[in-house]
This record gives sequence, C-alpha cells and structure tokens, in this order.
Amino acid sequence: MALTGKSAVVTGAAMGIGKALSELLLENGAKVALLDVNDSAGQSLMESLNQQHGAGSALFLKCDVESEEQLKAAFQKTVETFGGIDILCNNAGIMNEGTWEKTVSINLMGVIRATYIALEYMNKLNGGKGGVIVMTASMAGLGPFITCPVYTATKSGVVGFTRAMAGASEVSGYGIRFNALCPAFVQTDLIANASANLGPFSHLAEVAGQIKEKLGVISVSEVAEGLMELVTDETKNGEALMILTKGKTYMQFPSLSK
Ligand SMILES: NC(=O)C1=CN([C@@H]2O[C@H](COP(=O)(O)OP(=O)(O)OC[C@H]3O[C@@H](n4cnc5c(N)ncnc54)[C@H](O)[C@@H]3O)[C@@H](O)[C@H]2O)C=CC1
Ligand SMILES: CC/C=C\C[C@H](O)C(=O)/C=C/C=C/C=C\C=C\[C@@H](O)C/C=C\CCC(=O)O
Repeated sequence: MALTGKSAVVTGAAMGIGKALSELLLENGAKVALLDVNDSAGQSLMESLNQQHGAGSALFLKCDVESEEQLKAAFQKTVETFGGIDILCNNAGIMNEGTWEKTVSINLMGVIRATYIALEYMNKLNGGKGGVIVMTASMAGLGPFITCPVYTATKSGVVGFTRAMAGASEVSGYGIRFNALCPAFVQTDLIANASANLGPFSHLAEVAGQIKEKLGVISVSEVAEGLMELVTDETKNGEALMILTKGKTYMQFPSLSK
C-alpha cells in the first residue's frame, strides 16, 4: 500500500511510540489524525508536524479510547477532514498493575472499541475502501511477562483479537488486514515509569530490570519501521511482528488446522 493520499488514525499519538508512528506515516505521504488524552502534547505535536509537512497534514483530536462517544466523534471528524480512513494504529496503552481495571479498559477494550468504530468506515461490506489496522501489542502478548500479569493478559488478548479479526476479515471480504506489532522494551515514558506501576508485583521490580537488561531497549523509530512493513506489505494479514534489539522477526504460531 503506497501511503500518498492515504489517511491514518493513530491512538496514543502524542508521545512515545505513537508519536513515532505518526511521524513516519506523515513522512511517507499519509495524512494523520492524532488521537490522545494529552491535550497540550497533542496540540504542540500537531503544530510541529503541520509546519514540517504542510498545513492540514496532521489533525489532533483529544480523545480517550475508553470513551465510545469520544472515539466516534474523532473518527467522524477524521472522515470529514481527510475524506476517509485507510489505516488505523491502535497504539494507546498503559502499564499499571495497580490500576488493573484501567489497564484492561484502555489496552484491550479500547483496542476493540476503536476497531469496531473504524470498521463502520473502512469495511468494504459497509461501502468502505478497506485498508489495514495495526495494533501495538507487545512481546508480553506472546509470552508471560511475570512482573505484570494483567498487562500480559491485555496484550495476549490484543494478539488473539488481531489474529481472529484477520481471519474473519479474510473470510467475510472486509478488505481489511489486521496485524500486531510486538516490541520488547522501547525507550519511552511507559518503561521509565514502569517500576512505580507494578502494583502488587512491585517486589519483582528488580526482575523486570534484569529482563530489560537481558533483552535490551529499542528505539521508537525501530517500532515505526515495523509498522511501515505491516502497513505497506499487502501480503501481511494476521501477523505478529516481534521487534527486538537483534532485529525484527515474525512469530510462528502453531496451526490449529493440522
Ligand atoms: N514502551 C515499551 O517498552 C513498550 C510499549 N508497548 C505498547 O506501546 C504502546 C505505546 O506505549 P508507549 O509509547 O511506550 O507509552 P507512552 O506512555 O510513552 O505513550 C502512550 C501515549 O498514549 C496516550 N494514552 C494513554 N491512555 C490513553 C487513553 N485512554 N486514550 C488515548 N490516549 C491515551 C498517552 O497520553 C501517551 O501519549 C502501548 O500500547 C504500550 O503497551 C509495547 C511494547 C513495549
Ligand atoms: C516492567 C516494564 C513493563 C512493560 C514494558 C513494555 O510496555 C513492554 O511491553 C515490555 C515487554 C517486554 C517483554 C519482554 C520479554 C518477554 C518475554 C516473553 O514473555 C516472551 C518471549 C518469547 C515469545 C516469542 C518467542 O520468541 O517465541
């Protein structure tokens, strides 16, 4: 999929991985709706990106993925502004084992909620043009990350939802590809604040640090490059792309049909 003239929605776009995803999509010619709860960061990012890429290239919309109403309004405004939605990056997420219900609400329910709203515009069966939906999951979605069981559960759910939607879309003819990005540790505020957010597993903070030391930390740009592969390679559907310090590789899942 060439990106020139395409329009993308990125949730959690104001900082970290979402900001890098948005920047790379714009650099490749897409228009981007930046959805985030952080009003000040979102507004300043929009102004900066529009200075770099031309007025009207980026649109910040304050939006909490926990809110059906705010998501519906943001998607509607995106379609009114850019003419449609070709790409959705379900990126917004937190890691907080102390407020685990909120972690589930944002990381898993928010992904499902945004996906279903996007389908109203993207699904060819609804008159849409099709496109691609990429979830920012995690390596913790592919194997248990013992210091944050609820975060692991949300990311495992995101991977499962992505793969099931990929199959449903292919069989139904939605014209939409679904893929998951599964980074290990990435240098953002999320991991900078992680040890304070382990809740009942705070005693395992040292263990988390040891895993991080062992696996290393990657840059947000490396994650954004992975996104571009999943967005532009139209053969990719139902994939989980692992992004590690040693490079990118696709998860090989056991086949249930054999
Ligand atoms: N940093 C890491 O090591 C890794 C992060 N991830 C995932 O990447 C995604 C992005 O995380 P980071 O960039 O690291 O975090 P971050 O904390 O740097 O950025 C997250 C962004 O999402 C926004 N956000 C939070 N709750 C929101 C909500 N309810 N609605 C809308 N926006 C909201 C924040 O305001 C912030 O701008 C998350 O889903 C995270 O689980 C996955 C693997 C590794
Ligand atoms: C304490 C910091 C918490 C979260 C930070 C960040 O958001 C994140 O998601 C980091 C995840 C890092 C996971 C690191 C290792 C996970 C290892 C195993 O659980 C999965 C390993 C292998 C499965 C895939 C495979 O190679 O077969």
